[in-house]
Amino acid sequence: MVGISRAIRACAAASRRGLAAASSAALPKEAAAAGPRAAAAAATGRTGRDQEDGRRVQWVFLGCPGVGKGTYASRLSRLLDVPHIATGDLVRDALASPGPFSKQLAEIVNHGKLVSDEIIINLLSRRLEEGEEKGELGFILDGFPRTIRQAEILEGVTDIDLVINLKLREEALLAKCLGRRMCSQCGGNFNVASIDIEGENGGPRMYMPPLLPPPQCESKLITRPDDTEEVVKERLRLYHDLTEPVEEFYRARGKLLEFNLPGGIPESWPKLLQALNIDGPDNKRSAAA
Ligand SMILES: Nc1ncnc2c1ncn2[C@@H]1O[C@H](COP(=O)(O)OP(=O)(O)O)[C@@H](O)[C@H]1O
Repeated sequence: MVGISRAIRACAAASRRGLAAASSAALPKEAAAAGPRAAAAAATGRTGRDQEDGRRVQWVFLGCPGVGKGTYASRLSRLLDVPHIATGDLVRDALASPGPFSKQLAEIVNHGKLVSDEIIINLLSRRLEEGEEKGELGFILDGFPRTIRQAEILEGVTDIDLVINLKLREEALLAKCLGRRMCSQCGGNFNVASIDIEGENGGPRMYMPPLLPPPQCESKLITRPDDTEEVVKERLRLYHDLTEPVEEFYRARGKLLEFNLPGGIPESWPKLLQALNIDGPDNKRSAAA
């Protein structure tokens, strides 16, 4: 883990100069041959708190806007005692600080576009650097990598153990983004959407109840400026064009664990833990939180 922040900057600079982004990002033959089963095996072996080299899990969450990456990544990070690093949050923090940089960022983010690799790598390296100083020993990344180039850079600087690809039916995604609310005081995330859709091909109905705020937050709810219908549709389009290929990047390396969300949190969380082979009384306690 030590030095990733420096390495990620160096690797990004090399890739800018047109060198192979990361020669070590070449496809390892064994992983490719092992296929998705290796990802499940990786999950099994990686949920122990500490690795041989003293580090903890280094996982990535992939999934469309609105799928719930933040929710599940933050629950898992508490359970596995590693930070949840969401590049969207890093961007929003940068947006909140006054000055020309935040104006430039707002132009991009509020139109649903991706910020440049340089900007995002700078923000991420800074966050990882702070973590290294504090002695953080692993991470769950959410929102990065979002392009093949970002995936190559990351693969070139550190070992990602597992990539969890969260999936939800397309018709639920827009409603989930439009229903997202945040408490401007405590920062809590909620969702006012109530999703109830027919089963596909005779499959079960999908019901996702709203995640309502407690009374003290009700009058302080805000909506993200990029959660309007037009902007969400653009973000979904970009996800399909630029981020979906990242799924294949990790699938080919035997690291991708696909997880179809069956419904809301109470239904999905225990099944996700099961898919990750995370079990035990401690985990059950956190799952109930
Ligand atoms: N890895 C990244 N590369 C480029 N832009 C990013 C990245 N991560 C976050 N962003 C910017 O921050 C915005 C919000 O990100 P995020 O909260 O992850 O959104 P979403 O809900 O769409 O997954 C994105 O629309 C994009 O402008």
